Amino acid sequence: MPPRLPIARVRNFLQLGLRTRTMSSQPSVYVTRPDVDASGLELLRKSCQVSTWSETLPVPRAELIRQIAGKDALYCALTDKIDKEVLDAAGSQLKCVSTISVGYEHIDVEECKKRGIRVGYTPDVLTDATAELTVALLLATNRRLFEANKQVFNGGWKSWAPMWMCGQGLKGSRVGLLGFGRIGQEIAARILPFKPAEITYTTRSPRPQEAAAVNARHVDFEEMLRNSDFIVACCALTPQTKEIFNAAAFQKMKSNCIFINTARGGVVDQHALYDALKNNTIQAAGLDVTTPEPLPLDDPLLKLDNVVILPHIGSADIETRKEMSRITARNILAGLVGEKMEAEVIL
Ligand SMILES: O=CC(=O)O
Repeated sequence: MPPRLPIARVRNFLQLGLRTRTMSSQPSVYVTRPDVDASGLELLRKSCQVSTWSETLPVPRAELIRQIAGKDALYCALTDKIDKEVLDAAGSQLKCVSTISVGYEHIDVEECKKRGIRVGYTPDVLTDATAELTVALLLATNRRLFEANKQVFNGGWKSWAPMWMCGQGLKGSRVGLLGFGRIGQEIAARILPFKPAEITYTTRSPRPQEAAAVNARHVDFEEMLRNSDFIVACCALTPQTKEIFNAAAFQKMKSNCIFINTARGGVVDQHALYDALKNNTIQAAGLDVTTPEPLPLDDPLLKLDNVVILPHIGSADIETRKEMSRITARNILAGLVGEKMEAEVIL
């Protein structure tokens, strides 16, 4: 982990007038979520003028465009699309954008690069929480926890029955991971104690050292689709992975396959997933991410029993979210004074 930025140093730098600004015109930061953990906002308030959107729902785009004008830094979330229009509205003084997320596909990083705007994000800190949630979702899906829980309330639970609510165990199964970065590796490490027959991973280039630590084997996408009992999407959303799980991919999966997605809704063609679940082309799916988010209440996926859907809570562990708030703030403080950010997107 990169060394923490000495906050006192940044504060002194800003406050002792090493900048051309005066105290009354401290750098200005716009924060798009008022409900991020206060510890991050407090860090910013020590040396910056902080204004925040006031509601818990995402800031409307027109308001973001209005508020960002003249700001030195932006503290945003994955619900905010930071594109050319927003950057134009900000003005040339904008020095950095820092998102409270590991994913940054909502930020036009090419536009940022052109303008010399630095981009901070929050990898690493959320790896364990996201891996934990992935395993929780996998277990909830393969052991049919939500379906079973419903039976307790709706009278479906008449008696213990030998084959009722049975699911497919991880033991002896083949688990395929699309993506083998920090999160993928931690998912593999957590699955290993469930004694799968094999863990495979699909990435552009093999990562033998990391794979050896979890007994994972590199396979191509085709092999992963055809041989896995569980497929977990834990990759970034890129032009290469966009809707990689399409009708053709679901057709290749085994009929007992359980598909888990804690990456991004965009890696899946959701209509194709619906068809695959409805027609039992695959057995079940567990999704922490969908397109769109939130999923409309009349979405056909919500009518199926063989899908578990969570509202994008991968990193929603209290300590994790608190630290994400602080890292987002520290990234901004570093960006404002031209120091190395704690976690910076390489542009
Ligand atoms: O999905 C969550 C994140 O990118 O942090």
